Amino acid sequence: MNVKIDGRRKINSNVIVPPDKSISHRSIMIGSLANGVTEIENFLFSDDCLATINCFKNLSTDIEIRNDKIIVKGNGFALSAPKQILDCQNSGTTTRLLLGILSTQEFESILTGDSSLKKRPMKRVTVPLSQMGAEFEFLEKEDFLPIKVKGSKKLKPIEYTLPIPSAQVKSALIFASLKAEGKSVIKESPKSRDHTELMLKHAGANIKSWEKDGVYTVEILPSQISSIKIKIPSDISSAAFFIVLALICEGSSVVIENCILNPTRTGIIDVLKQMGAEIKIEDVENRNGELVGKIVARSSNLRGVKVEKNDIPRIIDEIPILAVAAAFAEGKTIIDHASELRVKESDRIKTTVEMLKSFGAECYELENGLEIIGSREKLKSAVVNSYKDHRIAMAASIMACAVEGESTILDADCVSISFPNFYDILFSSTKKI
Ligand SMILES: O=C(O)C1=C[C@@H](OP(=O)(O)O)[C@@H](O)[C@H](O)C1
Ligand SMILES: C=C(OP(=O)(O)O)C(=O)O
Repeated sequence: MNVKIDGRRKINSNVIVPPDKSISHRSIMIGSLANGVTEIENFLFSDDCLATINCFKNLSTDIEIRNDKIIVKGNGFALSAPKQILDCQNSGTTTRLLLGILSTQEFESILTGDSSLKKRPMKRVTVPLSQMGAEFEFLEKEDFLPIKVKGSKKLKPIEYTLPIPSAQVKSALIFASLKAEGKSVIKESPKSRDHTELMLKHAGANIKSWEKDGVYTVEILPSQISSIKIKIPSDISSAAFFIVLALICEGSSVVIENCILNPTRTGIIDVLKQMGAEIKIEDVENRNGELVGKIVARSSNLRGVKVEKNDIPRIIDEIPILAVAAAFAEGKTIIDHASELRVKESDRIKTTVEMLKSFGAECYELENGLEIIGSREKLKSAVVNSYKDHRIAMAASIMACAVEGESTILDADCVSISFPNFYDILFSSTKKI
């Protein structure tokens, strides 16, 4: 599906942003491993999260959708051998976290995914999980899906420092450590998103975590998990598109309520504020360890910024939309130390640069990042390739709203990976200036 957007639009409304993708995946996984019935409210029914549900159904977890809630009947880590190949579709989170969980199971399973996921590296999880005693076989190409995994009931605990901060790698190791024979210690610097730790603590697992001298440590003891009730907040990674829309379109403002404000996720707010964005955070509350609150943003004169290396993990999924904001800012923006972008759904350094250039922006690819020279006056409508990457499609759509003329976003249906009603909300909440 291609989407046409008639530009020079503005927004002046409340937007109901979809539920958080990271927390939605984890709610199904932790619910499946818990003893008892987990109730999930406000689950994200997007392609990635549906892939997680299907994998766990295939592992015999009883998952039922009842009046907008999801009911997961957990069997305390007693999963059953899948009858089919586990298809993780486009979802890196599903794959890597599942590899950690399946390391605790004695049966054999095969995981695969779509053509994009089959290009994403998996040794980052299989190497440490093998040290714990799980067995992996790459069935086509070393480091990539499809993978055969055979776990063990006698996993060794691990002491491991992540070479690159990653919530997916950390979470895979935490899940495996819950069933290891002793205490595991995982370290990373700087800290990546900690939803797994927070949700497992809430479910009674024996986990401690702390930060000291810039190093984040998680200590895990063998644990049982209790069932929980979860109400999932809105996803700040999805909210980011509407925040930037309000910032770059004249006479605009947006209000997003009930949004996740976990400090490992709010890098986009901090960097946009450094760029001069008028953003306010209000009504913050703590919901079982997760901060949730309201975001208000309005049109602002932005200036370029150099993004700090330590902020990269806190902003990793928001870099395509941050780059759009940078194209409307005055001066240069430098985003470096972001080599991880090369192994997302697309090579997001290349695809973000291509997308911005189609609109006439001045921007350059760096080895591990990108440089954007703000040039609001030069920007024009475009026909843009999304490279079937949801975050590129949405970032391009926001850019298309702000420039003059009609733009076309190619293969825009990929937004269903994380934000299925993105275009309904975009067209109903904006109007031509
Ligand atoms: O754990 C998660 O839910 C995620 C972790 C991040 O990936 P990495 O762990 O590879 O950095 C992020 O890019 C992804 O969208 C979601
Ligand atoms: C990278 C992403 O997700 P995943 O790694 O789960 O595919 C994303 O949503 O931008």
